[in-house]
Amino acid sequence: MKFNTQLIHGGNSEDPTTGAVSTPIYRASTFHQRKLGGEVKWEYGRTGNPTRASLEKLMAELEQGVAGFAFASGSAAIHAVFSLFSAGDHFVVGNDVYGGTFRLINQVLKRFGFEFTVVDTQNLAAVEAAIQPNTVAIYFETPTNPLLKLTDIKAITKIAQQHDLKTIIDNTFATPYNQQPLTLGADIVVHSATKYLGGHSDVVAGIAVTNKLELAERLAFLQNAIGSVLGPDDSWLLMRGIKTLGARMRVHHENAHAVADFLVHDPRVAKVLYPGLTDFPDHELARNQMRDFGAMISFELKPGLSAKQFVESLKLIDLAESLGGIESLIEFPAVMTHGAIPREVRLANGIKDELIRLSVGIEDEQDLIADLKQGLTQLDGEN
Ligand SMILES: Cc1ncc(COP(=O)(O)O)c(C=O)c1O
Ligand SMILES: N[C@@H](CCSC[C@H](N)C(=O)O)C(=O)O
Repeated sequence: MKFNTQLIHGGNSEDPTTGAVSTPIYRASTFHQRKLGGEVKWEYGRTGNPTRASLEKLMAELEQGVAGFAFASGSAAIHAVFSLFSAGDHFVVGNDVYGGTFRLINQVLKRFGFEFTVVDTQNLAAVEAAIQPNTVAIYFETPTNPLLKLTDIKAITKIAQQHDLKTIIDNTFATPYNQQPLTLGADIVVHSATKYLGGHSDVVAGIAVTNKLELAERLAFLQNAIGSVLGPDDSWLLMRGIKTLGARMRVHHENAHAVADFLVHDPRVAKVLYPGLTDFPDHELARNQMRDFGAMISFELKPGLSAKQFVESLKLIDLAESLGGIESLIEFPAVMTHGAIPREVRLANGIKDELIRLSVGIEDEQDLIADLKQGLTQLDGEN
């Protein structure tokens, strides 16, 4: 089955009990056990729920893994994945990860004895050099949030395999529509499903998928033991969103190409980061590794122009944290999504104070460009 068909007919596309073509929402915290100690498929809502299981099966198929796990948020999924490991284990982590992941690593996991070396995963020699005798995994995003940097997944998984390490990839920005890291050698994929998978800015959710049975068994145990599971209503919302992922991504991409092209040609814009631009440093890698270039664009205005005034002047595009929804959102990583990263670390990693990040939605591209244009025009005469 092709990916776009799988989005709609994958998982349990039909309810086995009633034949309903939309998976029902099983709002049940517990299930009747007919016999004491007998085999039961469903016992307790945290351990397993038929609606959540349907979503998990679908996500495993879409990422080409053996099992999927749905969590209460992307951060909960990432936390559960790190819980596979133990105090004293060392991780090589990409230097441009979501601010909340950076916070989880530095302010939570380190307190439990986990060790981290943060490197630019585009630099394969630096990744090799960071590996220590106690290294257990390499963790990164591609494309990254918010600088849209790409890492060569095959090259990293080759290094990981040579050193017997796991590769864990946050596939939130690409989605399985654009890339399936497990097919390129990764062991675990995580998602903030709050973003493109949900697609409508109405659900907070996380997903982890693995292609290794042994990891799947341990993740199932951890999901139940830690308990940060996704509820049945949100599982249903996510499945509903996923059905249109392909259709949405095609419009997201079309709009993003047009918006990036507009920004590149505006005299008030200093720099545009978008993997679809032919002069973007990772353009060739994006061409080879991804189906399309995604719909996230980061950019900087010319010195002297107020990025704050610009984002506040937009009328259609909302100033808000998050991305991947049908509506376009704009934000300042330094004070919003990546505010948890200390300023000196953030600047060293290339996230300037006035960097602007735009999540291009699926509105009419002419309206989006008109809004950006009116915001930029208001800056004329300001410097
Ligand atoms: C790339 C990435 N990974 C993980 C997360 C965490 O996801 P959530 O907000 O669903 O916890 C986010 C955003 O929050 C993100 O942008
Ligand atoms: N204030 C939140 C930050 C949410 S960021 C959401 C998303 N990952 C994005 O990049 O837009 C927090 O502190 O967790």
